[in-house]
Amino acid sequence: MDISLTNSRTRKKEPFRPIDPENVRIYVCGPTVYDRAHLGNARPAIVFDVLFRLMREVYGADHVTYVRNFTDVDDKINARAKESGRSIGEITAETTQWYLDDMAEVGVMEPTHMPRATQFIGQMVAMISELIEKGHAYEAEGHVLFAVESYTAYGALSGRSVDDMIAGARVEVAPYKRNPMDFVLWKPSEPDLPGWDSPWGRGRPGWHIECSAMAEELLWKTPLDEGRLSEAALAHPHLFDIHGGGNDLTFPHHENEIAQSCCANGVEHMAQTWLHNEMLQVEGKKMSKSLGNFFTVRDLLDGHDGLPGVPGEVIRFVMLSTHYRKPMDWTAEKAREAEATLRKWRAMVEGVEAGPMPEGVLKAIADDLNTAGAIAELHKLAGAGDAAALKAGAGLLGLLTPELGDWAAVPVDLTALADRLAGARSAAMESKDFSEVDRLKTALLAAGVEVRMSKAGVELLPGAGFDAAKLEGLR
Ligand SMILES: Nc1ncnc2c1ncn2[C@@H]1O[C@H](COP(=O)(O)OP(=O)(O)OP(=O)(O)O)[C@@H](O)[C@H]1O
Ligand SMILES: [Zn+2]
Repeated sequence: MDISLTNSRTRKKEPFRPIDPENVRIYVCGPTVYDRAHLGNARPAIVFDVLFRLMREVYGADHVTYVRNFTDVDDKINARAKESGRSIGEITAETTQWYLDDMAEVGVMEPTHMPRATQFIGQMVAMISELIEKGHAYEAEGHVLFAVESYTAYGALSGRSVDDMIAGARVEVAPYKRNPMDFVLWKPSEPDLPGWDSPWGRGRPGWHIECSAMAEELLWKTPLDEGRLSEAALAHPHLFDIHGGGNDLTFPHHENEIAQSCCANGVEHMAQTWLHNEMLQVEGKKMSKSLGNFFTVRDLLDGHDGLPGVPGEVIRFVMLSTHYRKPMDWTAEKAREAEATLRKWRAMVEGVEAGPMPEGVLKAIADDLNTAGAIAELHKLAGAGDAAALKAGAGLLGLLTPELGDWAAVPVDLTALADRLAGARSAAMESKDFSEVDRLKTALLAAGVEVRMSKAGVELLPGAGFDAAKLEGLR
């Protein structure tokens, strides 16, 4: 199966050729753990989960290494601890678990490795030392800074020159910086803040070096030590295959990751392919904590502000209905449609064994993760009544899986109700009194059941907003 991906580094859709098909290596920037994930944060988690599933399908489940980190040392975390009076460790542990629980509920598989930055400080210090030795970084007033002028390719990913950046960005001007674009690799830590001993005194890492160090350790050094890097991989000018994240991270975060990783390792590129998801928006603006225009995944799952909860599978379906490179909005209407579709599909595949992977679905996902196209294929399969193919194809999107299943189980016997309605209709044909038929229909519709009456019989399908409790009176 040919996979093609839109590589933000080359700005082209390209055929994807793994460096080593025996071990496809992927890194995605994970969350900074100081607060509940908002719905926007779930987008990269879900999108790259589909990428992970695709790679496992094509190259084999044991031939993909997927790393998604937790940033558990960061100024935002320190600030949260200070204002809440709680310890940093308590906050990061709690938030990390929340994230894992929330993502599991929207069907995100656990990556192969989920490194926490604080466990890789040694690797960060080593990498910074290497950058200093090679003339790409310098120490000034207890800080270590990356010298952007030492790396001619700086800015290539986002397509800007250092001069443009200085003109366009609000950069932190500090007297100890040689160039205003130079960024922090290490900074001194106050006694009441987390800090580690280093050649530059007690301090803590900058955010960008965290990802470079974790990616290098888990996708390059460890496999190298364990003899798991092929000749081809060793000779390759890239450290690993795919680096992903939201497009809000392209500059400066990813630009800085590239500078650090390429200069420390003397390679041409950090990752062969860079993938960036577009933003989940609210009225045209990025959903973000700083703008305050967000709702959390947990609120959505559990219900909030008087709104009922939305099943995780519905959230996932809505998310995958839009291509990852397009901005998208969350709307209640999309959720209603997704819920109705999933209920129908769940009823169809109940007790059915998944068949072979349907070509159309796999092709769509392999075509730059065209998840919307894959969903269109699933609609075709459902329309044709091919439940086995529907189940297999949906599985590649992480839909109709057993883990996500409970919500759609229908706790009342709709078949019995359908029989009752059919009986009432026959009786009404004779008596010309349709009041019982109307009463049943009204109650069913009010409970979110779709009623289909034809000559052939009566069919009842749980629709969007189906609420079994409302059928209480009919039992
Ligand atoms: N609105 C959004 N839509 C899609 N992805 C997003 C959105 N906001 C953040 N992300 C992505 O979520 C992941 C986790 O990022 P992180 O925890 O740093 O969130 P954040 O950027 O601090 O959130 P915020 O911007 O709300 O402060 C990153 O890959 C980031 O690109
Ligand atoms: Zn990162």
